[in-house]
Amino acid sequence: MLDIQMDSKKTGGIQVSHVDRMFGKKLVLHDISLEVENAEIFGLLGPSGSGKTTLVKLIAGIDQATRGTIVVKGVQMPRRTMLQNIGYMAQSDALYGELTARENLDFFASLFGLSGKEKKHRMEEVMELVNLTDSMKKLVSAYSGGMKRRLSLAIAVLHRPDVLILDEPTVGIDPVLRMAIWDEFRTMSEQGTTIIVTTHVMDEADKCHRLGMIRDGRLMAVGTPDELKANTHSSTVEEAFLVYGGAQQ
Ligand SMILES: Nc1ncnc2c1ncn2[C@@H]1O[C@H](COP(=O)(O)OP(=O)(O)OP(=O)(O)O)[C@@H](O)[C@H]1O
Repeated sequence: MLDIQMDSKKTGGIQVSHVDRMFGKKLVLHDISLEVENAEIFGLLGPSGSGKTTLVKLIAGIDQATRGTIVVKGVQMPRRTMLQNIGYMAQSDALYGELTARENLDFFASLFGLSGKEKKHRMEEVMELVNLTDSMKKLVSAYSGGMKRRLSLAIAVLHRPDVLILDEPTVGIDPVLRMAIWDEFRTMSEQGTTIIVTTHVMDEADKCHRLGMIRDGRLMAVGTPDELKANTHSSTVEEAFLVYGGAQQ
């Protein structure tokens, strides 16, 4: 274990090694091994129920593997201290409806150790990113579904985490803003942020540096979008996905 930790400290990134996750007697993830490089945008694709959320929760350290190890930036997960380094956006929004957006941001910013001018500046910056500046003072209970997603995203990036883990971040977000958000992911990646994102949206999958295709809790293939297309003689990621997802063989 020590060797793995030292190696990954050198290389950074994320190493998932022989991970199983069982719920009761049900094996939901089966022997997953995967490496995500530092500053990479890694997309996880798979049919509904294939295990994507389960896997990203393990990487974020919110849940624990039944077998195998996960190392993030040289630290074996789960580890409480890593919460500072990881931004996690869940599929369902974890927001306080009875508070305004500003109060929600303020709460999470304080939790992450931001204060004073830096906190205020960063709160404004992330709200601009998700185009919610005008709704800062609005109660979150009065937000639409898409607005809640955007606020959740703003909170996930608030503390400038080294690793960003996003579970279907752009559901309910219109195409124009989605494009702007993906531009920002690219910029963050260029600045060194490692990003793992689950998605069902194929044009988003194409924007990832590499993709992992999951089916029935097994990692069926890993590669760049072009590699996956070439390996399956497909012209689109969607076609490749259908091959690896089991709809065509
Ligand atoms: N806490 C739990 N207890 C029991 N079964 C669970 C639990 N969490 C997830 N599962 C099961 O694990 C499997 C994988 O679920 P998961 O949410 O990881 O899939 P997913 O690929 O993220 O699906 P979707 O794309 O619909 O979000 C499903 O069969 C689900 O019912």
